[in-house]
Amino acid sequence: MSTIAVLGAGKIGEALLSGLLHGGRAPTDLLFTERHPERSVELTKRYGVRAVDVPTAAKQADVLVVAVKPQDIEPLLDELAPAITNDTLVVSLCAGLPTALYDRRLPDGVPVVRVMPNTPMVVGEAMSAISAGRHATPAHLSTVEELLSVVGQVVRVPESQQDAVTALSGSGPAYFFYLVEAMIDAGILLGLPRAVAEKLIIQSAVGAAAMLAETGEHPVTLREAVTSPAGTTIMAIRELERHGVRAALLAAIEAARDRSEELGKAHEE
Ligand SMILES: NC(=O)C1=CN([C@@H]2O[C@H](COP(=O)(O)OP(=O)(O)OC[C@H]3O[C@@H](n4cnc5c(N)ncnc54)[C@H](OP(=O)(O)O)[C@@H]3O)[C@@H](O)[C@H]2O)C=CC1
Ligand SMILES: O=C(O)[C@@H]1CCC=N1
Repeated sequence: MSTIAVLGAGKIGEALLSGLLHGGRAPTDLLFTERHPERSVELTKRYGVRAVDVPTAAKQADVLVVAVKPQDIEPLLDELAPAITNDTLVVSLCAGLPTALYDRRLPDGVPVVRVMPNTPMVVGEAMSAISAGRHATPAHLSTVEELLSVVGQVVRVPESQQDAVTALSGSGPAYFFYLVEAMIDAGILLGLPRAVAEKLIIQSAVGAAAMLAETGEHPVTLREAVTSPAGTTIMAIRELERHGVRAALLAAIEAARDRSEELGKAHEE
């Protein structure tokens, strides 16, 4: 079994560690690096996984998963470059960062796969999109696919689509949480106790997601089935349209795509 090291065990790095453990990986097959010793102690206590430094991770792991913020990539690459060999596969989870950045900064031939996952990884329901860098082979892509299929679903996309993917599914869970939060507030406005409003909305979200995933019906068909003539739902839909919610979503996701592109450009030569 290969050894996987997560470089930067923050929100997504921890989600990956916990998802892999949940999926049956042994703690001894996993390593992580962190900047703050107290965070390392906390994670080792929680998961039984060993904290190491970057050179040790590069030496001992077969797969290095880069999960630092894009703004923190340069010092990490400085540490990694002298320590890594072509036998190690680099998997970058960083929004916006192109595989070409790794190709420039790491020794020639190091294989890199760019991935955009999302946080439902913690419950085995991630959506991850993967793209091969210049030196990554089909076998490397299969390795990453196998690794991530333990924590959710995986699709292959051309790297040119990764900024759009980041805006859709990378950030996507946040949009749903935002919507749920606003709908719970609406319940409060209507005078429901918070606990009741939360239960009503969260189970409605779970049910709607299950229908989308399991019936194979188009979202429009599913919405139409809820929308009775001269009923309650159409009154709500009219308000959503009047307030431009559809246009707001298009603009929001376009802004997220632009930000992903910008994060990548910040590291251009
Ligand atoms: N959160 C999400 O939903 C998703 C995030 N991503 C991507 O994953 C990456 C991480 O995001 P996220 O988990 O949210 O961010 P976090 O800030 O939560 O995690 C990054 C962690 O890495 C640590 N770190 C920074 N530099 C180093 C270093 N040189 N060595 C070791 N550890 C280091 C940070 O420490 P410190 O606290 O000091 O900064 C932090 O704990 C980003 O590039 C993001 O684009 C991708 C998909 C989804
Ligand atoms: O907000 C971000 O930049 C990261 C990338 C996708 C989700 N979270």
